[in-house]
Amino acid sequence: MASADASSSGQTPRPIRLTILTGFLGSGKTTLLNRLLREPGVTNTAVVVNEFGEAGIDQLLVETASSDGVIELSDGCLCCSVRGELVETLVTLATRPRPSGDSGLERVIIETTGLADPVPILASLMTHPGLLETYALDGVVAVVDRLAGVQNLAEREEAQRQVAVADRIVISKADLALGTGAEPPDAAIAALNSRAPVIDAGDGRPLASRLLNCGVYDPVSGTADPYRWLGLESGADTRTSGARDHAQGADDAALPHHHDHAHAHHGAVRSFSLVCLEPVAWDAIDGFLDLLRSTKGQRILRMKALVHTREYPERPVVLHGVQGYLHPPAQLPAWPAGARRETRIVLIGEALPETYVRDLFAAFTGGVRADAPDRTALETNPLAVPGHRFG
Ligand SMILES: Nc1nc2c(ncn2[C@@H]2O[C@H](COP(=O)(O)OP(=O)(O)OP(=O)(O)O)[C@@H](O)[C@H]2O)c(=O)[nH]1
Repeated sequence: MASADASSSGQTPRPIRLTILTGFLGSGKTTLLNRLLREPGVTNTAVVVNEFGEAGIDQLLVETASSDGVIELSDGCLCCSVRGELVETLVTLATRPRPSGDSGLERVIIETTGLADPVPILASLMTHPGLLETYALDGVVAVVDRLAGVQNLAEREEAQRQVAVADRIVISKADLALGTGAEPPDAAIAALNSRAPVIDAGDGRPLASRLLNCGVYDPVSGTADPYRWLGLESGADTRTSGARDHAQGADDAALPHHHDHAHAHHGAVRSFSLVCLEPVAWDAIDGFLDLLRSTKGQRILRMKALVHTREYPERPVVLHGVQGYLHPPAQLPAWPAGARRETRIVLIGEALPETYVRDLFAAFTGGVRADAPDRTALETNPLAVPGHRFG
């Protein structure tokens, strides 16, 4: 998709922002979408809906007043049978003639089915050459039902993945939970995703400013905020609330320039971050990502990174990946004011072996392994030649 660099330089047309709206069955996606479309400022927006089962209902439920039209995909699920149709629809939307004087399509919101896995959808959007030129992923918004969320997140893998990869999480139906004593889904959400801001849809405040423009480049302010995009407090202290790695103290002590901050897990879905405080050779990052993707690519639900390279220390590199796919790297013009210059890779994975990933990262970036004596560390190094033993 179009790089932050290109979009800020004015050399290429502004990319169309893509928002994926997901959430388990009946969680309140269409209701939220209608509220968003009614808010001022949400203009030049097309909506793509996808429903599993009886076709046509969501299309009728979405109000078209302020949107650029609602397009309904065929019966079937976006994450499997109608992915190709989604790509074709997006290409058509971007190229269709516009009335003269029209300022152009600015945004497309895709509402997924309640059972959709957002990861293959992201992968499709990230790898199609036609889309890469015209669209930029703005973010994934996941709706969680205040009443049914705890059970859905405990029992349904799709619900877990939707929350795990989200950039923003919205709690719906808080009004229905009042006085019921129903357990709030906060802890289940934090265990899956401690980085995404959690927004109460019923707090009466406008939603658009909180749910849209959560990509690395903010077209409204004209600035890049990679820390907000990574789901971290801006620059200074990047630790987040929510679940934290119980072994963090030990890691920090043993690895003087490799720190581990936020860490959350929920069954097989977990997230953790890799940090390197020294500038890193681009080849080292490239090699690390290549090997990680080829060995564990299918287990990576989402990866976001800000890289402090030796080659361009003044210009951070932004990386975004899904499964084994990596979005073309984009370079920011400069580090945001007050930012700590470091490499930070946020990984959300499913059955992704954290120790292996950490060891691989340390092997490429020159870090020391925390938990193994030197000889064992060498022999079990993920880069070691299979079968080779040191004499
Ligand atoms: N009271 C209340 N009802 C809500 C809220 N959000 C959604 N609903 C209701 O919940 C039901 C399902 O909402 P939808 O917006 O259709 O949910 P959805 O996620 O689009 O549903 P599917 O597309 O079938 O997965 C509807 O009857 C809504 O009116 C809320 O915050 N409060």
